[in-house]
Amino acid sequence: MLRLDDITHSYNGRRVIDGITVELAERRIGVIGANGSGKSTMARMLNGLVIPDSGRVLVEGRDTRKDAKAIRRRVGFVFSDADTQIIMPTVAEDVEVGLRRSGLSAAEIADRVDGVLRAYGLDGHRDHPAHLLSSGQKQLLALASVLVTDPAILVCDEPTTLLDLRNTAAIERRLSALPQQVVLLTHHLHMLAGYDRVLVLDEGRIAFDGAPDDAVAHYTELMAPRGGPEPHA
Ligand SMILES: Nc1ncnc2c1ncn2[C@@H]1O[C@H](COP(=O)(O)OP(=O)(O)OP(=O)(O)O)[C@@H](O)[C@H]1O
Repeated sequence: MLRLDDITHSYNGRRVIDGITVELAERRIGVIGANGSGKSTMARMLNGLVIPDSGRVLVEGRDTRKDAKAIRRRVGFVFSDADTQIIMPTVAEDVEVGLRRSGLSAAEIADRVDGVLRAYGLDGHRDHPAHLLSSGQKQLLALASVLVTDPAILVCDEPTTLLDLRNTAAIERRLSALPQQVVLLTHHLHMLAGYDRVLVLDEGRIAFDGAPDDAVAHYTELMAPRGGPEPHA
């Protein structure tokens, strides 16, 4: 269970999260909205990467302001650019590094790493330099490296932005098969079909909160040109 309690946040004096209160208990939650509407900032608050200027974020009852370290073990975060998340030279090392302080034995760690590499179709690449994988494989590796730590909640910030249709579908399938609660930020609106709940953010506020089709309709309406001048490219 995630709870955001009247949170606000500003960068350089500009309000980017403007009083959001919401409880997120559903298994599949989407977040959509225009570029700059505050989605990533809000998502980063869910695992304590960003602490709100005011208000509080509770994860399973724990406040990110006080318990960010414990919360980061419960909430896995997948970024849109897997390159920023891949930190070790080889594929297997990158999956394994998150378990080094887990208290598991070396044999248990090896087992888990093997299981995840197999599940994500990366077992043939275990000693491969991670940065030489294809974009889709890198995104699968980023997901695998987070999931190997067995988080209770997974937050994915536009995990398919850099991917082609086939790899987008692969990530979509992986996400839908997960037992975890998933919060997915995306501009690929079709990925939200079947989601329990979709939030539409607009200028740091929740402009709509409801079923995927209704949320997409609301977002489409928000994005419709209003007859003013077109923005410059
Ligand atoms: N670390 C930062 N320092 C300064 N400004 C920031 C920082 N992070 C985000 N911002 C600004 O805050 C606003 C909201 O950004 P955010 O990344 O949360 O939006 P978003 O809805 O995720 O956008 P996108 O769809 O483009 O990813 C933007 O104007 C952005 O430039």
